[in-house]
Amino acid sequence: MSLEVSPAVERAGSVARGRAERAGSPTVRLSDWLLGVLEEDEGRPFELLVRLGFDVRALQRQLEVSPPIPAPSTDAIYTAAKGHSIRLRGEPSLTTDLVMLAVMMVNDSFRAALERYGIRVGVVEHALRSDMMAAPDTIEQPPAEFVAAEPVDQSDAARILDANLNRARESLRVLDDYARFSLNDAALTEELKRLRHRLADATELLPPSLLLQSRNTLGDVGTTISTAGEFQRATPRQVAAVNFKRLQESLRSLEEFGKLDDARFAREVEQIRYAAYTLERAVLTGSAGRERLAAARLYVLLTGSQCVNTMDWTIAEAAAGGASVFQLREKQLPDRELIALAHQVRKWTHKANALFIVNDRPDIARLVGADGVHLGQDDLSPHDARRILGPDPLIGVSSHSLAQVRQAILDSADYLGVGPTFPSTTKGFDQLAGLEFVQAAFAATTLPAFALGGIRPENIAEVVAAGGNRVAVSAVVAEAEEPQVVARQLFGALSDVSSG
Ligand SMILES: Cc1ncc(COP(=O)(O)OP(=O)(O)O)c(N)n1
Ligand SMILES: Cc1nc(C(=O)O)sc1CCOP(=O)(O)O
Ligand SMILES: [Mg+2]
Repeated sequence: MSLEVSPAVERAGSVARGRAERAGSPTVRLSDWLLGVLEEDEGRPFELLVRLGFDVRALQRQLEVSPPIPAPSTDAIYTAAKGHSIRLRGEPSLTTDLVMLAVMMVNDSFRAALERYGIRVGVVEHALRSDMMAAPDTIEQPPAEFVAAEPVDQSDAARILDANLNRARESLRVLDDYARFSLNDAALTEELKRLRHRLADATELLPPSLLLQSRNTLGDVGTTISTAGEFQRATPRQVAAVNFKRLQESLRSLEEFGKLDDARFAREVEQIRYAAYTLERAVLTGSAGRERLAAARLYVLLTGSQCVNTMDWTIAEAAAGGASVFQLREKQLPDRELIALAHQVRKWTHKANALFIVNDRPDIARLVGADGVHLGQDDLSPHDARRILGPDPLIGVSSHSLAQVRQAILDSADYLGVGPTFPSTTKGFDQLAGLEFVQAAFAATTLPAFALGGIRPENIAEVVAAGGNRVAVSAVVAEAEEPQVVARQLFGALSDVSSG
């Protein structure tokens, strides 16, 4: 059985599955589900628990370390949520707050644990019942928060909707121009187009006559008011930043005034606004990587045991040959040895005037003042790493498919690893993404991306022919008697390629 669910419910499910996967859990746990529905601070479940006076942050911390209790299948959770909906409101709808209730009630031990964490499930259930009592009848009926308290002047509300739809569309056009012409980025341009289409689809939910009748620009005093600041922008990025704010403000207004006309429109606009926040982060923070890695072409991954010479000499030589980013990739060292070595590499890379990235470990990166961290698909998420690192350090993300490229961009990665390109002696892979993926990934985005996996002076021309303009290597430099010579050959092959 497959049930149709809202985007918010879908997102909660995918957050839950992602959490389980990252934790290496064979099944999704009830805590994953609850953290999934509570992921968005402005979501209905989060707001409901806050409204009931529960400490949601404390609950989230407890859930992160709670004993694992396997969740039933996704369909079983949705069916239970629908059951609660029928029981509480007499019709089978599937919203995130009902999914939360289903998750809270499905297992006695889990419910008992929640009670110990201070969440009184009966109170949540009662609140959901009262919320819904205020909005009787069918799914078409908006719940209390979406019902206008008094009769309203429809033409006023419609004029507000019309003006804000225009503002939102205009902002999206400006942002589209920034992604297309300034960032030159196909993936971000595509995401913005998706948002434009979602807004257009949402607009269809409004009665067409409403907006047409109300268009009355001459009567809009706002068109003649401008501030000095409105005509001052220092950079294209600032233009984008201002337009993201304008987009979000107009979406917020659409959401609020949309509640007067159609609850489904208001809810969809709310989701579009969340998507706009995600894109804002991706578009604006991605530029840290674009700026700091603009000149970087050659990136070297270093493991002590792989270096035929000392690591400090290898760094100095490779840097003299053109390498400007070094990653400490130690998979076996005990933490105390790792951090001692990382402190050393920090000094050596400073001396070489190169960036220093720590593989896998944002905690170590932060403790030694590295320039960033590199994360694979099974490592901490970029979001969690950012919580450890703070706003400035770079976060690189490995990608092995276009879907992972897209997700990494939305997760605000500062740069990408793209591979494996060729068979590697450093790391074994079941599947080779190959040159085809390199070509697709470099065409999809202008975020700095480093092709890697078995790249050497003998095959780098193939990477360049596929559109690769940056590479990361390990064995070929670490095992070289003359790392400077090898680095120079690789760097030379890349230095004529445009930076993208
Ligand atoms: C620049 C760069 N790209 C990709 C990787 C691989 O990271 P990951 O998939 O996490 O694998 P490990 O290196 O951790 O084994 C990387 N390290 N650097
Ligand atoms: C660690 C690693 N990750 C890869 C990926 O494709 O994600 S390829 C790779 C190994 C890179 O080393 P070498 O240049 O010696 O093959
Ligand atoms: Mg890793």
